[in-house]
Amino acid sequence: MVAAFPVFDLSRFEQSDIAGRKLLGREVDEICRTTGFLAISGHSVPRAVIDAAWLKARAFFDQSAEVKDKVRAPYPGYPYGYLGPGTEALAKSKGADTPPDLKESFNGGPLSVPEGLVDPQALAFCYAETIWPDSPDGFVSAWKAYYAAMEDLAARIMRVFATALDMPEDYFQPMIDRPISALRALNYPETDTPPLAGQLRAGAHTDYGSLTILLPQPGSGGLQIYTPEGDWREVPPVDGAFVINIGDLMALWTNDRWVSTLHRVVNPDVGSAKSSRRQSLAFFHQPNWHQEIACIETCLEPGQQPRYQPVQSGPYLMGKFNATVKPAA
Ligand SMILES: O=C(O)CCC(=O)C(=O)O
Ligand SMILES: [Fe+2]
Repeated sequence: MVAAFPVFDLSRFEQSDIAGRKLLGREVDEICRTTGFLAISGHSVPRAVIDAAWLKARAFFDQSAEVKDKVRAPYPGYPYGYLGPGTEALAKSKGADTPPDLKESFNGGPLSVPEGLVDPQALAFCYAETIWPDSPDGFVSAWKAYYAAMEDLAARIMRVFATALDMPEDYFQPMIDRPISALRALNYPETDTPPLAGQLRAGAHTDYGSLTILLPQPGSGGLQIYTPEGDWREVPPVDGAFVINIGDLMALWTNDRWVSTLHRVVNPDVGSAKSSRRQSLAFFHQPNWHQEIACIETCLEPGQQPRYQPVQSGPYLMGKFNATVKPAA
């Protein structure tokens, strides 16, 4: 029996008293123990902010390859700007050697560099400049407004997660007050030729960070998660809600009490009458560059040892990202 896709009302949590929050936290704990995918409603992100980012991203992708190439990431491993078709295979982050994903993306990083930050690796990677396009008009302001809204929403969801883990609600706050999150607009173009063997729109992978806030195209299919029962299940877009999933750092924090679930985006049927283009916006929330991620005490049973060595948020992310990009020819 497959449970319906869970929807969590964030406003209800935020308006509850402590006892109510604990109860709701338990629901989230249960979901994160099984699939780690849920929809968030009651998020209060203005419709206008969402629509503007969505439409500007769409208009960006609708431009010619020549125009988009002007903001192409300058070398493999540069995290921001336009990544054209053929540049990334997400399954490589899991060690699978597949052809590149059938997608293109535009990527942007933190909106500012924290004062006093001098770590050269951090400056060269996650604080590298986002290469902004000149067109369409209004792209940059719509992007930044959406990014800021996601940063705020992610911090609110981390409060829910802390509660679900029996920690003080603001437990994560000092670890995510200079987050190095990335926003990615994705476009999976319409296809009329069969894919290569093993080629998907997004190969099977887990996300790397603390949590991902995904906005899939309304009414679209293709996003699938690998269930504890061992089969692939569609994640339906939920009207007015974001899809949230936890990433690898949350699994590490919780000593695998919570699962960073394998997911992928599959190809539509070639030649189906329906337009098969698919768009999405994915916000990858990532703790502060220098933050050490180590097992949280409430996630260890008496006598149990942490399964993983602690990692540092920024270098960990950089290693994962570099594994997925096509090396220079
Ligand atoms: O486009 C989607 O719906 C999901 C993409 C995804 O999982 C990712 O880019 O990490
Ligand atoms: Fe993902």
